[in-house]
Amino acid sequence: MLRAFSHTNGRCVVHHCKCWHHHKSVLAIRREDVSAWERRAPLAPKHVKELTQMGYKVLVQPSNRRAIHEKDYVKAGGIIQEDISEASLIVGVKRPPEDKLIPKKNYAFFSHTIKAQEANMSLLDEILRQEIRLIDYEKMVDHKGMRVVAFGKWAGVAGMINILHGLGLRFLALGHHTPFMHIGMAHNYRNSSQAVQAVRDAGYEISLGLMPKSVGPLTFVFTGTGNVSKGAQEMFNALPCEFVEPHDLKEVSKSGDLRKVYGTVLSRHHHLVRKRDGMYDPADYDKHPELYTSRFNTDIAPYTTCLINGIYWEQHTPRLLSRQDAQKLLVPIKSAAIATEGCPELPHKLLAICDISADTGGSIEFMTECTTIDSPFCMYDADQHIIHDSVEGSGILMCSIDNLPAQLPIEATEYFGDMLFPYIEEMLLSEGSQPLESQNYSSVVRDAVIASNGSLTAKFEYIQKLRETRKSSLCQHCCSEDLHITATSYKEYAQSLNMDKKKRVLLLGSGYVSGPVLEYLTRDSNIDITVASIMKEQLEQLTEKYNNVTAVHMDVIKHEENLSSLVKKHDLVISLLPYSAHPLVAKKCINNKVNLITASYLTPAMKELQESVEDAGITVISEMGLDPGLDHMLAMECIDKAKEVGAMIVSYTSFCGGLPAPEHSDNPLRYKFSWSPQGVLLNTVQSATYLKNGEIVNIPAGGALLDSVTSMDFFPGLNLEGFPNRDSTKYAEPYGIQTAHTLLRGTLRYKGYSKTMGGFVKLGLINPDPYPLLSSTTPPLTWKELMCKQVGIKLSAEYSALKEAVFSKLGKDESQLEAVEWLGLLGDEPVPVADSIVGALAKHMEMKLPFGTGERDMIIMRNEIGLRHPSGHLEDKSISLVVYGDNNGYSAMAKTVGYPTAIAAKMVLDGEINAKGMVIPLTKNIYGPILERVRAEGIVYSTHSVIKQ
Ligand SMILES: NC(=O)c1ccc[n+]([C@@H]2O[C@H](COP(=O)([O-])OP(=O)(O)OC[C@H]3O[C@@H](n4cnc5c(N)ncnc54)[C@H](O)[C@@H]3O)[C@@H](O)[C@H]2O)c1
Ligand SMILES: N[C@@H](CCCCN[C@@H](CCC(=O)O)C(=O)O)C(=O)O
Repeated sequence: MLRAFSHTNGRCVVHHCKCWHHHKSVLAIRREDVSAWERRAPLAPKHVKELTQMGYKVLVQPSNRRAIHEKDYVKAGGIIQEDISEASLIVGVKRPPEDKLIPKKNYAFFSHTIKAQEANMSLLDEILRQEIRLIDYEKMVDHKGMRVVAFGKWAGVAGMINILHGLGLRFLALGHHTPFMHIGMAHNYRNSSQAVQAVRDAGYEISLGLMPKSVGPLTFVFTGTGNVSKGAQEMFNALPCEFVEPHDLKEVSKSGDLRKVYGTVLSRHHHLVRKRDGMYDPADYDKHPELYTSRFNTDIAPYTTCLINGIYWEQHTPRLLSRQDAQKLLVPIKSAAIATEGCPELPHKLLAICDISADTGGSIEFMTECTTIDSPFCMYDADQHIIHDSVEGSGILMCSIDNLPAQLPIEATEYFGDMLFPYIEEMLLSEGSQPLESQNYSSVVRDAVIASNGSLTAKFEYIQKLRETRKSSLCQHCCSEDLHITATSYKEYAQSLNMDKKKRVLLLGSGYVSGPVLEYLTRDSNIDITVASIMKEQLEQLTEKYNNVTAVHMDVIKHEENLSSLVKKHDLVISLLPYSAHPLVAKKCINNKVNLITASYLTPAMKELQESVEDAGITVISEMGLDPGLDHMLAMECIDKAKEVGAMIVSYTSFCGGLPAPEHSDNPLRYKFSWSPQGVLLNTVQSATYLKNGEIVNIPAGGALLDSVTSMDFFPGLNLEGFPNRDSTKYAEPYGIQTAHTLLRGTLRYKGYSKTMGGFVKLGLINPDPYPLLSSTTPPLTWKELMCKQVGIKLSAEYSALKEAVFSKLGKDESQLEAVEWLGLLGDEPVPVADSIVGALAKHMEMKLPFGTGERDMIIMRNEIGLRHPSGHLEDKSISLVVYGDNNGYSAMAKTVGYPTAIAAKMVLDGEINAKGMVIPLTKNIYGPILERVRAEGIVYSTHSVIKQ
């Protein structure tokens, strides 16, 4: 057989001659036999005619269901014949039943196998067993990745007709006869021209002013700019419509002309904004859709009567509407219209949604089930969060049919066939039984071959892996063959499928730094989160803002059994409890083989569990916050790079402080709490060890480190001091910097903090020992009484006597006494109930040192790394991280702790981090992606370098 191919625009054109065709070049159009509504065919008579004129034999399986009559195919030269076994290519719209497959043939149809959809896996098995070559229309894409064959436009056309019909019914249920009552369902029309006529007639009545005045102006919003949206707009154009810009929607929805309807086409830039700065950057959005949110709920939906949704939703892209949005939108509107009992107002503005995209749980979060051609409408009652099968009652009318083009089968067939036809001949000329490599396919067809010669093609081998790993929990999104959309690469597809699996995360603690963790993880709707905390109000305030979050009010220490059963139900635990609670949590994770992440130091109590963690085969990540956390990651990035060029690390210092922004450092401590107050206080009495110019320096516990405070002048504009933080030397080995003569990690404060804190230490207030007198069962003490006890005088002592005794205990330090008085520690306020004195002081100070409304915090981190290059040159590298809290948003501390924690959690869930055992973030595979992703959250650092002789 002689063939000459040329390629234009990626398409393969076959130059043919009747006499060249092999006798096997027979095409068969099979009968659609899976769905009762499937009246389409992949090719229309006009395509058959061209093929037969080219000398090919075209068989058409008889079908009374097919909308285009058999005699039209016969007229085009087709042969109506049941037996299609002589065909080399068999085409259909949807899948054939397994028992009708014929071995070693070429088949083309929408297979719905590429997500390893369970319902079609036995078909795929049969295809492989029978060595069939399967070409899937959904995977036929051009060089830009756009699908080349799809029914999109007809989904839009049919969807628009249906929703106009639905609006007629809904208006009627609300007490209004409208011209929409004369529009039927799309499949009631012979073709779209007939439907256009009906829509025009309704439009004519609208233009005569026959819409009830009390319903006010009607607005239709079209999302998406593809063929779906265009098809819907085409039908909408048959109404007396005026298209307005999105920003005019509010105005026309209130005072528009009742003799027309208004339309708005919404593109991404109209409603997507970056969470960080409210901007829209298309290139950035393509890379990081998760950083964006949609303003549709606030800027558009309140002024929309009917939404026609034609956007394809993917994981991580912002939703248009959530359940909470729907709740807010279903509130009565106050319109200018005069309403009476017989002429009521609408219950709310947003009446109907036609979700043509039909992505269940997608951009319209509460569209959880598609409707059908038989039962096209349902009502979503946001308050009750239920869907009911009627057009009556309260809620939003929803129409989300996923096989819309089947309602207009004749035009859909012609449209689809026009797109498919250019590829038919190359498919037809190939031999299903020959090796795939020997076939002369264009890239469009070759890349759409899912199976051939008994195996999955390389690009689709992932389907088998998916089947093995995700057998039961696949996300079975609705079919998307009717939309002109493309999945990204196969790898990404497989990855996204892995992400589709519902994951369950248990977050323990709802304190200062938990917010961004929830914010980040809830961007992925496939993550369900349980938050458990002992503080009810704090827990409720935190969780009410997010979707897919369940709050559990409990004491996890007192109710170990409950903790255990909670842990068991989750795939990952994030503990943001006080660090003393982590070992208990870790034990529960070990017993239940559940991974764990904390932002806390890998303490000896945690390290003790190393072996059990390894035996359990789980991942326990510690030190995944700011300090510890980002400090390690920034250090390791620099150290690894230095080592790559052969440099040696000669010194390392890292100082970090969570502080009030300078303008809010307005108290004797120059400090306000942005993380666990008790943790802050206890850090002042820790021991510390560090290496300075080759010498180990040990500072004992009990407050001595406050005396070793030094001035910090790397940011001379800030009045900073620093003191050592815990044992710095233990990082020499894990950092791989045993060569360093100086190794010091420290804490930053504004000058004056250490001195003032030193006073509390002297008074024995930073004492974590149990103190039963402060329990809830004993009579409350006042601060004055407690201080009398601390300085060893009678509880009934005069204020002046107490003050004198305290002054003396403070070594006559006036500034320390002033701070004690300022905090009211000599007064009659009750001491909060607590387990220890430091616990009570933490609670008290938390009340006295809050961030006021509009006040913000600040993070300063400065890493300095001295290097010696192989040339002998010394280099001083510095890395500076300065982050401010958002006014009335997340604090800098919450962001810099919560985001690394959340990103790591996501990486564990997605299998991106799979190291087992006790892990801290020192390796490139962990710090690389995390640093990149925190930058995208606005946590940006700068580096500086000075080369010395
Ligand atoms: N690595 C870092 O840079 C970094 C920074 C800040 C905080 N942290 C650590 O992160 C963790 C969280 O910090 P935070 O500032 O949000 O602390 P926080 O004190 O504000 O919050 C602790 C939370 O734990 C809850 N909780 C305490 N005891 C409980 C119990 N028995 N049962 C149930 N819930 C209980 C509290 O209700 C609270 O919601 C702490 O361990 C802290 O030390 C690390
Ligand atoms: N050192 C800085 C930043 C501290 C961030 C909190 N880190 C905690 C971690 C405690 C833990 O949970 O293990 C700390 O105590 O340093 C400052 O004090 O301002």
